[in-house]
Amino acid sequence: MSIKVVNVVKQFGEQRAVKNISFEIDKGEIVGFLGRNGAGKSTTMKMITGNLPLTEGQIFVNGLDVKSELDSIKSQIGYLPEHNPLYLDMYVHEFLQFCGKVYGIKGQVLIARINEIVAQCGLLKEQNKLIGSLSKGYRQRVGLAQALLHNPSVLILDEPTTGLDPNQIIEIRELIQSISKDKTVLLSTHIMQEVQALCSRAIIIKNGEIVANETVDELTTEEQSHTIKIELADVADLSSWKEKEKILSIQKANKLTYLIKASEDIRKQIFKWAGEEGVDLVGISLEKGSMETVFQKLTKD
Ligand SMILES: Nc1ncnc2c1ncn2[C@@H]1O[C@H](COP(=O)(O)OP(=O)(O)OP(=O)(O)O)[C@@H](O)[C@H]1O
Repeated sequence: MSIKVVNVVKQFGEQRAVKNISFEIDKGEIVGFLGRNGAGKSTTMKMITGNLPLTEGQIFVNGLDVKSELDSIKSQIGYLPEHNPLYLDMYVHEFLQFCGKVYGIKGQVLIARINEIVAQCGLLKEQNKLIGSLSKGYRQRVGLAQALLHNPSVLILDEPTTGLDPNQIIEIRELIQSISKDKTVLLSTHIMQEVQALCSRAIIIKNGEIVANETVDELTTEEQSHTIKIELADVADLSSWKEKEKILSIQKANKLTYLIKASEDIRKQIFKWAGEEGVDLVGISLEKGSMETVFQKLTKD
């Protein structure tokens, strides 16, 4: 288990921002951390990285307790905080040297590592520029480079693509995908497509409580688990099927495709009815919902 969060609470004065949450993330997983503004994502991420003390509970990273073994943990975690705080008056190379020293990497080893990470993060042309002169997308690459410099096994990325243009979003997403191989990643985002593109699982937090912790497939299938798409080889009249048990509605998507809403998964019965009535079925599948709908449903007040 790379990350284990056990009954964690965070209290800010009167406000209980994180309320007794627990979850685990296995080695090699990329997990999306979702929730509306103020739900508690950044607070949880700060506690995992040891940047904020826990009020109650325990967090383990690679089996080490954040409360008592923070120094060892810091070398195993790469963290890209929200708003990516960078020294704008430093040059990219200079900043990465500074970060490397903080991690205790020095001399030729550090230079070799910076060269490697600069190439990996697509910063070759920008490495001698001032950070303040870089576009937002390139600043994000610098943020990722500092998070990766010490080759951590766990990455905590707080809204890594927020504020980027659509092309930059795709570039950063591809970069995350390529750097995440063999790493455990917890990534917060408000972009649902990102979760579908990058994450195997999503943890959804609402008002400091976990309301879902499932694979993206499970979440989206459940959402519309009773909408069945059928494709026919020939035109057929299915209007009488509206009267069949468990069918709620039938919608014609095009000449040969229908969407059947039912009170449960009735694919087996549909096969049977098609056989009995000579309807030539060439395709049948459960429709998936979108992560947007799932998110709205799970986080609305
Ligand atoms: N240092 C702090 N002092 C007091 N309250 C805080 C502090 N940090 C966060 N909070 C509060 O805790 C709650 C959760 O904040 P958090 O930043 O974790 O939300 P979030 O899910 O990351 O939101 P966003 O998507 O807007 O970044 C908010 O109500 C916030 O105001």
